[in-house]
Amino acid sequence: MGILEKISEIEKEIARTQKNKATEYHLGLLKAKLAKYRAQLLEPSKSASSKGEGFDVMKSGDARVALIGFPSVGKSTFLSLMTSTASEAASYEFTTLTCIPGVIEYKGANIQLLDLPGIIEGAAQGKGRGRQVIAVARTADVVIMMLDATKGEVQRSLLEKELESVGIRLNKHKPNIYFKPKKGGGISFNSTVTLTQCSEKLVQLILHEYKIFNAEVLFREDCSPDEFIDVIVGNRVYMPCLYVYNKIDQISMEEVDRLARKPNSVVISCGMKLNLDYLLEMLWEYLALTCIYTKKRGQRPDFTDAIILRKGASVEHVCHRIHRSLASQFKAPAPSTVRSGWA
Ligand SMILES: Nc1nc2c(ncn2[C@@H]2O[C@H](COP(=O)(O)OP(=O)(O)OP(=O)(O)O)[C@@H](O)[C@H]2O)c(=O)[nH]1
Ligand SMILES: [K+]
Ligand SMILES: [Mg+2]
Repeated sequence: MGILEKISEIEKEIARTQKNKATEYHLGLLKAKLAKYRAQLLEPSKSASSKGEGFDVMKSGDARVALIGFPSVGKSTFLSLMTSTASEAASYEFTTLTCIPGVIEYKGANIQLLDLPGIIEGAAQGKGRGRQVIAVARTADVVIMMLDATKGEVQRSLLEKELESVGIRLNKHKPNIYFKPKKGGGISFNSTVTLTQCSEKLVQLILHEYKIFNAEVLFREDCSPDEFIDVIVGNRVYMPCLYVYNKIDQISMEEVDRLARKPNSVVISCGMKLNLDYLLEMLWEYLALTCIYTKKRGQRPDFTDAIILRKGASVEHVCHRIHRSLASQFKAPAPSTVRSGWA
């Protein structure tokens, strides 16, 4: 039996045990066991088998959004509000121990929303269930970083650091650097723009550090050394992130105003259902999904049934959504990207 099942068994037993003098010790023992198992769950995983417990949720729908945040900021309350899934919410920390998926239906799209355990400082090194949570975050199309508006900004920078340390880049695009390791010929370095943060010498030093002595490098953008390193190392995920400040019912209007003006930020109250529509609008924008409506010749498009695709999707992608064999029946190769108002 896995730890999660044990926890659920104990919780069930506690629920069906009547509270009285005679059951006092039994209940106490159950609660102690429960605490022990919860603590075990929050320990860094040593064996590979416990690594993904409860976290292997299938990707479904048109896009995936992961809820990342400290314990008790209101992630589960949010999931229960926005989807038909109920996720247990409570005032104690680490209420949520697994990944709980729900679906937001918006503009004809099904957006998978993932409620996750709270993460804390040191998460990337495996503290708490941090590593599993971050692994799930990497698979998302957008991260919602949920923050408690009553707490300071330190939570935000701590979480950013944790995600940064595992190669997740928030609200940044992939550096526009062409990099190709070669078999010989040394390092050829070029740039199409004036570089203020990197030089040929620095680029060479960095490459040598990575034991790369032959490569072609072309900077098409004034990138920093860190960005260049990201390109060499690869395996980075560039992900849009919405900072959502919850519990604004607990702070002053001035403070709400200050937080709302921050870049990539939305202020909400799950408790009082404030500003949730606006959050959905923002989320939609960050997901950058495209709705494509098909129509029969001479008829109006069916606006109730959209094909939902990522920004930058090709006509071929659209064809595949309609039927597997459609694209191969085209006489000429399809244009590479979908232009708005075209398909
Ligand atoms: N005042 C106020 N309380 C809220 C709001 N949203 C959630 N809460 C409360 O905050 C507490 C924690 O909520 P949860 O949804 O369990 O938080 P969580 O982030 O899922 O917590 P963990 O699963 O433990 O990481 C609960 O007592 C909620 O009722 C809000 O907008 N305002
Ligand atoms: K909680
Ligand atoms: Mg929760």
